[in-house]
Amino acid sequence: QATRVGFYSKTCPRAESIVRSTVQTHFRSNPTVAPGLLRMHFHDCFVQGCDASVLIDGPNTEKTAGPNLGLRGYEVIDDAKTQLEAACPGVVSCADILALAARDSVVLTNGPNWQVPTGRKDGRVSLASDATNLPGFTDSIDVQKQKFSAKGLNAQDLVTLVGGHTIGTSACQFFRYRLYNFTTTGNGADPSINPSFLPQLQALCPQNGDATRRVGLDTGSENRFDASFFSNLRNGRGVLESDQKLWIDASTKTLVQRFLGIRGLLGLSFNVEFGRSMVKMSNIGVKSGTEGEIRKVCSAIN
Ligand code: HEM
Ligand SMILES: [Ca+2]
Ligand SMILES: [Ca+2]
Repeated sequence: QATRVGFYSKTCPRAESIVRSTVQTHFRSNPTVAPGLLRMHFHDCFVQGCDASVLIDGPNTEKTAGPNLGLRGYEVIDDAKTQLEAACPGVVSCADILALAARDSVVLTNGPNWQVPTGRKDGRVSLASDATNLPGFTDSIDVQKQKFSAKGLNAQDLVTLVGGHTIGTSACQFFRYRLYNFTTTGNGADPSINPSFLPQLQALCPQNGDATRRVGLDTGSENRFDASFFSNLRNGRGVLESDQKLWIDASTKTLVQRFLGIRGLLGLSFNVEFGRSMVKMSNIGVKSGTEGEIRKVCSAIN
């Protein structure tokens, strides 16, 4: 493996604490950066590996691809990079800053802490067309599993990592189709939505209302990193179609149940597994040595 814990302990001993305090400062004035940075790291790792390709500015870069239009927190990475270049010029990669910031974001929302192996290089390629690797919110469980397995992640990693939806929000545009005219029978809504939850979601996202309005992915606990997301799935209160399907498909349902500590099943600790699966995800396609570079500015290749 190309990465290791403490990669900067000699070359830039303050690297991790600089990232942490930068994320903290931004989080205090704008808590939405926490889910933003967690999601950004995921979107980075699934396209060209964890190499900060998602941060590159320009026409037809990953940033411009549909699934990445809602990403937030770029300013946090830029801020940390500026401070790191002052402290240790040319040493800390943008890919590592993003991996560390994702972990720090989970800690700030009361989630688990874990050691992040570092030593990633930054990539030189960023193409909008590569973003098709990313899972979509209408994907079946089979397709979700395939997309994760193509990155070396199994079904347990899938359920665990999608549990990242325990924090953050979605725009109405990504789930409103489930609330109206989804079926031609019944009340027209996706039948997997709990009937008592449906009017709640409809009130938040009226049929002809603002498609960019944001709604918590983990109703009642969108600012806290906890296992509540999984109880919401059990109760038919998943917001995204792809999330609710984790409870419909038998293979992933068992994993959700294990996170919920259902009697008779081997329990899984969401906190412990999340750290483990994040380390796996953050090692996807890591570039080392001459394969990449240490960018001077995170939004542009050198
Ligand atoms: C099947 C896989 C996944 C699908 C289909 C999916 C889809 C989505 C969608 C549609 C949104 C709303 C985006 C918006 O409104 O701009 C979202 C938000 C989010 N996703 Fe995922 N996601 C998946 C997996 C993951 C994973 C693995 C993580 C992290 C480990 C993650 C973390 C997040 C976070 C934190 C948010 C909230 C972002 C914010 O509030 O700014 N997602 N996801
Ligand atoms: Ca990448
Ligand atoms: Ca939560």
